[in-house]
Amino acid sequence: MGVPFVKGHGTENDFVLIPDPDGRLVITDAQVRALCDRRAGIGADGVIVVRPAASGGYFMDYRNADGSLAEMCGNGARVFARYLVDLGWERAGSFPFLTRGGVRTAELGPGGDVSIDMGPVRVGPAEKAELQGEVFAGTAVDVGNPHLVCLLDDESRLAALDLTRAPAFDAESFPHGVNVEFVVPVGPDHVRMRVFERGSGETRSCGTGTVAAAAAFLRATGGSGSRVTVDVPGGTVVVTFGDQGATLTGPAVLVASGQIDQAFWIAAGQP
Ligand SMILES: N[C@@H](CCC[C@H](N)C(=O)O)C(=O)O
Repeated sequence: MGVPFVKGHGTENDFVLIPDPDGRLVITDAQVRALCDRRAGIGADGVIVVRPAASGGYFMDYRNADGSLAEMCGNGARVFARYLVDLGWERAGSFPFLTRGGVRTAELGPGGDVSIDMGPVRVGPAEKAELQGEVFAGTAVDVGNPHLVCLLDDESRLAALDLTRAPAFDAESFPHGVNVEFVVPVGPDHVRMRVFERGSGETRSCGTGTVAAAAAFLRATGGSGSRVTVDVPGGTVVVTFGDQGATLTGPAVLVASGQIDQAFWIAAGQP
């Protein structure tokens, strides 16, 4: 028997989910990289192991495509919540779950969009990113995981960015790396974004990145609004801000389920 999996995505930020109801599955960085490989594996931006949490409920054990751990994944959290409800492990409505960044709450019906309480968002100091020899002014934003949001003024500049390579950043400011978002306003409470994710490269969407982008945009424009629509290459999400922090709302799609071949799994785990 192989290892069961489900493939899903949120605005085309895609994940391999692996249920681990006993909390015993050991998964190596190399196995994550093999699964995420778009030619030799299933293909994904990250892997989510669905484990029981010691405190009750479930733990979203998220890993980037290169095997590195991340504190939080907003799109992954929506897919994780949809998976728990479809499996009958949680009931539709509202329920808490655990991430490395702390406890979050999901809210969803039997179908449709999923909302995740993303916790507090901290807009930090001015920073810089460098790409193709060009320096972009940006802002550090902490959404549980680190972000560097660079606001641009022109959609054609956003489209022209070459994100096949990682933008450079100040390693002293971001000792654990950073997700870099490039953002263009397209309306009073509406932005468009591309992202280079730490540990995964350019992705079609990044949920925590959309929250960081919305927060940096509101700070920069002095916007009094509390709701920002964020277009990403893979779709659209909505970020709202309240007293307790941000909420991210968007689609979560389960695409396929199957078994990871045992021989593939064992070979991927070899040093
Ligand atoms: N795609 C995710 C973010 C995943 C983690 C990120 N790459 C990091 O290392 O912090 C999202 O939807 O938030």
